[in-house]
Amino acid sequence: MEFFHKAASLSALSPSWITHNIGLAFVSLAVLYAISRAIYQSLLSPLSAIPGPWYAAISDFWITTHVLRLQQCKTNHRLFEEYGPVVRVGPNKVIFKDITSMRSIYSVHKFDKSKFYKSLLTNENDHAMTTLDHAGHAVRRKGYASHYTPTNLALFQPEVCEHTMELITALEHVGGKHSLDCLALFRHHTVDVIISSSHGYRQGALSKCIVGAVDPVATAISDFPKRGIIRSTVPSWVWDLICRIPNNRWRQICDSDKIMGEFVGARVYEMRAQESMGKLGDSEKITLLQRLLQYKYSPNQQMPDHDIISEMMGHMIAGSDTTSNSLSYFFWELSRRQDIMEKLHAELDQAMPDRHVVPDITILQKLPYLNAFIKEVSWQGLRLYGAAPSDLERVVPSSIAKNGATNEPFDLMGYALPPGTIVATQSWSMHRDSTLFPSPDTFLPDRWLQGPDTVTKMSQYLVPFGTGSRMCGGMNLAYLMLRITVAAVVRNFNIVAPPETNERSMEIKDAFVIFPAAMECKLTFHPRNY
Ligand code: HEM
Repeated sequence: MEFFHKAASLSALSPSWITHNIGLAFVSLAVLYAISRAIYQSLLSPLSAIPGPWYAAISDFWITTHVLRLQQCKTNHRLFEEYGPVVRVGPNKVIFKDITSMRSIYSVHKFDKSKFYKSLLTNENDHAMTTLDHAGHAVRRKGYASHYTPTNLALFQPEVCEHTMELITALEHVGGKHSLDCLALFRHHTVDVIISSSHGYRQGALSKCIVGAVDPVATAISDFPKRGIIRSTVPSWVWDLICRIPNNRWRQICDSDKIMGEFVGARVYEMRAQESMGKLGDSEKITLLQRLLQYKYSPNQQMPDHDIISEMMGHMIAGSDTTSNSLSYFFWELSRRQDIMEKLHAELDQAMPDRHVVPDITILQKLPYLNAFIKEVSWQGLRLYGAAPSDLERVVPSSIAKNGATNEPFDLMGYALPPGTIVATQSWSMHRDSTLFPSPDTFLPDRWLQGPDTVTKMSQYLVPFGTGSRMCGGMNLAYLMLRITVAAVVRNFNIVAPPETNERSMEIKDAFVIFPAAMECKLTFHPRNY
């Protein structure tokens, strides 16, 4: 009998029995861990008092699905409507919609950025936008900031006008015979403007686009954010696998960083060569690239070429699709609003007697209706179509107390947030606050022609270019391009949307930068009868 018992227990300890039970133990432990983590996150974590959906509190999975569905802004906006101005959207992430907290986080305490921005590294290296810490960023910003002052940009106004007239000529050539995809058209236009003002180089992207040819740099610039979003949401081994998919279009997206890096690298090399031959001269009009070549991090440390290349790439990416996608939405909105187009025509016919000569920017800045239009959709506004309306993530630091105390929680509208918490606001929701902007989803330039008190109040909520020390570095160049392009195109054309461009095709999707659901915006530009 005893013999049979021993035999039975030995067979129970067979290798398959052991493997099976170890597996079971691991699974049970993992389930136990997940349950205790979920209980901790939803009931015991310092963030558990903050309103929000329970499933968002226990895992980042839910919000990530909305990021991947390109609907982060709308999802956050719905959460604000349901839960109020502070919402927990992840185990460690809180979003808010409040002007005082916004100032405190972005302008007063200048919190460092979150790791999300590392998905936008260029040339596998930092540039101003991706430098997380405040001190490191200040050094980067000092190098480029003077390029974008209004006085310096005024020197580049002739280039902006010249490229804009090239656009007008191309549209005249088509003569309204068929529609054109504005996303592509304006992207190539802004790429030309940015490259000529920052590198002093004629890329000719628009002329390639007009004849249906591909401009590899413009394509790479537009692919880069797609690359960034995939990179930031999948583990690095998945990214490595994705990059091996044998499909040309995929490879283009994966290689977008390399293509831009090679382009900028070649410009750096050329300019260094010209510099060494003394061919650069000492004109007061110097490009961004020249400025960075002369920039020193400290009296003994020149800005290295590697950093210059990344910085230049960062500006090309930050400035192109943002400006061109906003322009596409502006013109689509105009195509639906003949009343607005007529008011603009009347104003511009007077201000721009020669339809092929753009007046000086100082004159354009003074045109009341053009500016109300731009405010509703662009400049301080870019209210409805601000190109980067998503979360601008920051991290609660270990110390904000003046007495140097560390690990103090940060008070966000009555909620104590421990150091390390990710906090963010999104201009999408600030711009659609119905208490300030009645009928928030209606495009209404006239709201900006109300009394000064109302306009000042509305302006405080408008943050399409971000706010504080990390605010958009190229904002003045963006205005310049927006004002000149809108003035020149509207002065010369009536804009009409074909049936395929409609509410559905133009539904806003967001991948940090907004774009239409159809990934195109076809419009017809009919030359005006004179
Ligand atoms: C309509 C057009 C534009 C919009 C809506 C826009 C929006 C923004 C926003 C919201 C940020 C802040 C990101 C953050 O805090 O995380 C930003 C940063 C930046 N933008 Fe723009 N941008 C536009 C055009 C441009 C242009 C034309 C350029 C230059 C060619 C540019 C260069 C930059 C740079 C360099 C930064 C990083 C600033 C820093 O951290 O020092 N942007 N932009």
